[in-house]
Amino acid sequence: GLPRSGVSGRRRSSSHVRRHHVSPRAKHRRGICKDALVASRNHPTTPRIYSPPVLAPAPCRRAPPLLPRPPLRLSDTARPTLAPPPNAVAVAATMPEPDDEGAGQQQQPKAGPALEGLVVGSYCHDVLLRGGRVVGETLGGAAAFVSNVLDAASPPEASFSVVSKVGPDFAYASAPAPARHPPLLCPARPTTSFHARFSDAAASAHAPDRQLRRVHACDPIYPEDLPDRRFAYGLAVGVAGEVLPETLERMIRLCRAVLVDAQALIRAFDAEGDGSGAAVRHVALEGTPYAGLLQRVAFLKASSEEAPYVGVETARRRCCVIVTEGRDGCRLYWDGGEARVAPFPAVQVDPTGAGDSYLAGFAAGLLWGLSATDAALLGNFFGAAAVSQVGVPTFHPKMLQVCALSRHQCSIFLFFRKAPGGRSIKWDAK
Ligand SMILES: Nc1ncnc2c1ncn2[C@@H]1O[C@H](COP(=O)(O)OP(=O)(O)OP(=O)(O)O)[C@@H](O)[C@H]1O
Ligand SMILES: O[C@H]1[C@H](O)[C@@H](O)[C@H](O)[C@@H](O)[C@H]1O
Repeated sequence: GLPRSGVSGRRRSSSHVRRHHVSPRAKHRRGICKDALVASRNHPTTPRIYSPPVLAPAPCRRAPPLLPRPPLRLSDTARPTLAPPPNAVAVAATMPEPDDEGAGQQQQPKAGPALEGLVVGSYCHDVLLRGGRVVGETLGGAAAFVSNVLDAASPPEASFSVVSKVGPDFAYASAPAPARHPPLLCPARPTTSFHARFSDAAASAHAPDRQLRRVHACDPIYPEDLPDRRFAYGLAVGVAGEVLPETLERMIRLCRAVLVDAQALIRAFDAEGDGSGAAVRHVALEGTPYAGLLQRVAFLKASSEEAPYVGVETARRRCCVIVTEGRDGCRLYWDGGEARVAPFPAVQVDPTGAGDSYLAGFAAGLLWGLSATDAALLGNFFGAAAVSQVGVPTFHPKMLQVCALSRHQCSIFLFFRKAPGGRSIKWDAK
């Protein structure tokens, strides 16, 4: 098998890989239902379409875990980073850091729980408008969508902390995500809020289907707002420029692997004139202070609309770049290769939060020890789930049951059974 990558800090032993290369008949005899995973390990390094695996019969009770426990260790000496290529194993190479030389003099942050994640980005208020009329008001902010998916799909032992800021007007404190992961309160600022104006014309797969305006902005998130301990992984998921460059840098120092949503880096907000808020536009990543941090980031996710501003060809030499393509799924680009990962079909009712949910599904996949391309499939699954509902999606209890069913990695593959060969996702299609 080819090496793989994940939010994991060690190379899989060849004996582990060999263990999975048993003949289909032998697997059947042993009641091991992991054909899909075995097949997915053999990704060629050339670009190709990666389709949802067709699964063998349901796992039997005696089936051993598909993978060993996610091999994440927060090393106190070396700080492992992820090797970007989706088929490459996570390497334990130490990334040189500007202040590593002075590490002896500085007090190092303490390690947190082994699989703990750090999500940084503010919750917000989303107002959806069509034809000038308000058609929905919902909780928004990538942190809300991300928490929702991580709560549902991370391994049970993988907790996470959310650093988010809201004002006293925050209307969704009792919604599941903020209730479980409370934001910091900024008494003197309003909650960040966006107006999303949808056009009545049917949007093409890649054309922007909404015009976003930022109506209010809460305080930025400063480095000192982050907890002073080490994390297994971090998700930088700002929506209104609240993840400052120095905050992202602090995340990189605290977290073994950082996944970044490009929208946190490249959004600019035009001066507010008529009180209708600031139009959201994009700037080239290369011209921002974030560009210099890219080579210390593991994965950078951009939508196809954002991709030209990210500069995929340059960025892929520094980290693994994921470009989400709406109903067409996504592509992964790394230095020397790329892969397309097929989508799950969905009936789109609200595109908001698709990218956020995708990224969280992807991160959850890595936490389960999946390769990046397999994790991307899980990302596609949650992206499709997000567009099928208005606002932060509620997952069908059956799906949550699937999540809770088992503490081993087989459960991830049960998700894929819901859309083998491209059938509808039953639990959320309207
Ligand atoms: N109509 C759709 N059908 C199926 N899957 C979809 C659809 N739209 C989005 N997805 C899934 O969600 C992922 C992210 O979607 P998209 O590329 O639209 O992100 P985005 O533009 O960042 O979304 P948003 O800004 O609305 O959160 C896609 O890669 C895909 O997996
Ligand atoms: O709630 C949404 C969501 O988080 C989107 O990803 C983001 O693009 C919007 O700015 C925000 O209002």
